[in-house]
Amino acid sequence: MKPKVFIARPIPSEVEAYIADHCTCEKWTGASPITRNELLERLKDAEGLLITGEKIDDELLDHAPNLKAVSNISVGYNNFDLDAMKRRNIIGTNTPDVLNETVADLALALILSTARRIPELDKLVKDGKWEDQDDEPLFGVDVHGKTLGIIGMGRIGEAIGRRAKFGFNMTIQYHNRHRKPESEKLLDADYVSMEELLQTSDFVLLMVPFTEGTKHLIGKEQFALMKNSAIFINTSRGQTVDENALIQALQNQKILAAGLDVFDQEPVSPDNPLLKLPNVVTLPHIGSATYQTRFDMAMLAAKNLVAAVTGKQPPNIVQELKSGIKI
Ligand SMILES: NC(=O)C1=CN([C@@H]2O[C@H](COP(=O)(O)OP(=O)(O)OC[C@H]3O[C@@H](n4cnc5c(N)ncnc54)[C@H](O)[C@@H]3O)[C@@H](O)[C@H]2O)C=CC1
Ligand SMILES: O=C(O)C(=O)CO
Repeated sequence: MKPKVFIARPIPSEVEAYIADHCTCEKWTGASPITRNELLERLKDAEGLLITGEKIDDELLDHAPNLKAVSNISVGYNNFDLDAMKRRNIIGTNTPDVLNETVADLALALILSTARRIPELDKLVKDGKWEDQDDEPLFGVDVHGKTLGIIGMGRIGEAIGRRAKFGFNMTIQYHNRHRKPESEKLLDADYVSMEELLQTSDFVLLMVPFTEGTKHLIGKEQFALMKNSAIFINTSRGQTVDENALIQALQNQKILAAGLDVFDQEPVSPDNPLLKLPNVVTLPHIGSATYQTRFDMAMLAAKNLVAAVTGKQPPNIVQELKSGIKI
């Protein structure tokens, strides 16, 4: 008998066909994303679950007595309650690497958009307000030759560093949990303390995972250390930044601008003050969202899922759940 799996997110038909070759599939077909309650109701028989960021905790696992594996279609897995999953020997997987270059492209887009004020000026032209391009109020700041400080020199951080170094001749410095000699060599990058990075970078870019250790990693104290001309970019998770402190820093011109792909609450509330500030460029958590990369992520997540529920070693079990899992 094929193992039963529940697919909670829309995935390409080719990916679904791959899963169906190995498993009996049920899937969410609603027009809007599955709600928590609807998800809990669908898990009674499921041995495997394919999701993107839905919370996996004791309550959900109580509704899923046969569950063996949860496959995230994302590299971040801050939605996993790792202790709850460990206690029940649930295999948890993610989709590293296949999205590195795509997310890095978007980070560069945010750097360029904030520095050269692309959305603001696009609006000005479309509103018929283009009078004189030599008008100083339209000027931006340079990206090339400036210093980029990357907090979180992981897979994606390094891909961003490559673009900045070799495309824009930027000086790269970074702060990370551990030194990365191979990134230092590749990017001619300096490993610096968090304090030094904040004080000396023209662009401060956050690319850490969201964990207990990175909650509000950047707050009032950290914005106070940044240059008044600094541009802050967050492509990690919204919760790594104290959003109120960010709003204050922007409103008080403590920093120049911010480019944000992620927010504390997503979708962001239309009342969030960040959306009213002209020096903030916002995106709807879209870093990995190209057709090709989302396909590759879904296929990798499917391979993880199928392997886990058919007793094979999935390629991408998340680090914290690797030990103790019996395949
Ligand atoms: N905006 C978007 O659409 C996307 C966001 N992400 C986010 O980016 C994160 C990073 O992804 P990867 O580069 O694949 O992960 P990774 O694990 O390769 O890199 C993360 C790096 O952060 C470092 N780090 C962890 N805690 C730190 C701390 N307190 N201070 C300094 N450095 C610290 C780690 O040592 C590691 O080198 C994901 O966990 C996810 O949350 C990932 C993909 C798309
Ligand atoms: O993969 C992730 O962690 C994302 O945020 C979306 O791709």
